[in-house]
Amino acid sequence: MTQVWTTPHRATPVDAVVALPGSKSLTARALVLAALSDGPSRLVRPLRARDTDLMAAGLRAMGTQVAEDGEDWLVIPGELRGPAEVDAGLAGTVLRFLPPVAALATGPVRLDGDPRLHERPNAGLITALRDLGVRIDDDGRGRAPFTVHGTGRVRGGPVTVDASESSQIVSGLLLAAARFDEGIDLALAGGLPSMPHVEMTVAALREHGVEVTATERGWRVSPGPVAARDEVLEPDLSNAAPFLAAALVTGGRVTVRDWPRATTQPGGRLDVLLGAMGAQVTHVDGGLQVTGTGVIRPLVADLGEVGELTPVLAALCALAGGESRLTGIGHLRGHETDRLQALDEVLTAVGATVRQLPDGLLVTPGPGRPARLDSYADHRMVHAAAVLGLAVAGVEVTDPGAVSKTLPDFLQRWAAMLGGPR
Ligand SMILES: O=C(O)C1=C[C@@H](OP(=O)(O)O)[C@@H](O)[C@H](O)C1
Ligand SMILES: C=C(OP(=O)(O)O)C(=O)O
Repeated sequence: MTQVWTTPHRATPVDAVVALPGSKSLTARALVLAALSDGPSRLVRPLRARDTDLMAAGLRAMGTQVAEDGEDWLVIPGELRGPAEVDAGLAGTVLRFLPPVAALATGPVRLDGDPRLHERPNAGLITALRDLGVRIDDDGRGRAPFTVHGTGRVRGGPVTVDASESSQIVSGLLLAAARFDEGIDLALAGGLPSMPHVEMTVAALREHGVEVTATERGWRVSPGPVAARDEVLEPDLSNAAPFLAAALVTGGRVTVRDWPRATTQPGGRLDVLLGAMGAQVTHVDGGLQVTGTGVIRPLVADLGEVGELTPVLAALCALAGGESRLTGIGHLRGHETDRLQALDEVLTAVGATVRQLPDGLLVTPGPGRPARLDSYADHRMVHAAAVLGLAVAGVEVTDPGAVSKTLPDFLQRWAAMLGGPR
């Protein structure tokens, strides 16, 4: 892929219909549950991107068959075993979902990944697994690389978990818990970001016949079989964000096809969020249509439940008609990059004024100016730069290949949207 991407500038309204591949988060859960289930299953329209390919590879390394059948994945569970090496790349889902699976394997499973993965917070997961009876060798900070010494079974039972830095710690424990001897009775020690993603996990478990109950302080998963099931994956609604944002920025119209009627994906909140920023939003026959009105209103919102939408929304804030205040997103400092710092640098470079809060950002738009931006190895920072570039001429991004994490052909899709019907 090109080393520096000059993002397309667009003075006229966009008019496009966009179809997007499967959800990263739903595909990750479907793969893990298929590997833990009692029979083979077919995943239809899974996301094929770096994060989900690494999840499949990690499961294969531990004895699961994940085969391609056209665009589908066929998953045949096998006896989970080490020794194995898991490359988590930069994927939080692999980092937090596979250690509990590795604990059910016989033999050591070592997990490592990109340099930035070593910085991503994970102590809550390692501590919880140890409290559940699992032996793990780590760097003393609970971060990658580490080795899970699985014995083929996990005692499970009551455990108190610090998931204040990532909801994926809860999701990872819940996903594997039906296979623990005593299941799990998980109590949260503190706050929890990204609640819709935990609801997604609970829904996925129930669809697989697993008994999950909400308790006063968390969730209880009963021990028992995980029923195999075929699944058609929803499109990735977080990856819809930059495309829908293009309608606001250009005063145009973008429809994302196959928008689910009901969803646990945080991107399902884009109708309300983009509506609050001045778009007309309509659920049309099988899709979500966003029409820009020529006005972008500033946003004052707690994004703690939908953190992964922040980069694109913050880019819109830099183009809005006043100061925006985005809060509840301190945990974004542990994402692919420190996203609050990265957004501060990027939005400032294109002319906005940004103030970092401990848990968020204040963004005041300014006269746009050209800038060469970094991708920070973060797919969503490339999406944000693309949105800025529509309005500000001369926006470039180095290393745009970071988009491979969840949407490898983002640049082509972006060009196709801009070249779409007028
Ligand atoms: O469970 C998941 O699939 C995810 C949960 C969230 O993680 P955090 O709670 O760490 O933000 C989200 O940001 C990430 O992109 C995907
Ligand atoms: C935070 C994200 O990814 P990860 O699953 O690696 O945490 C993201 O995709 O915005």
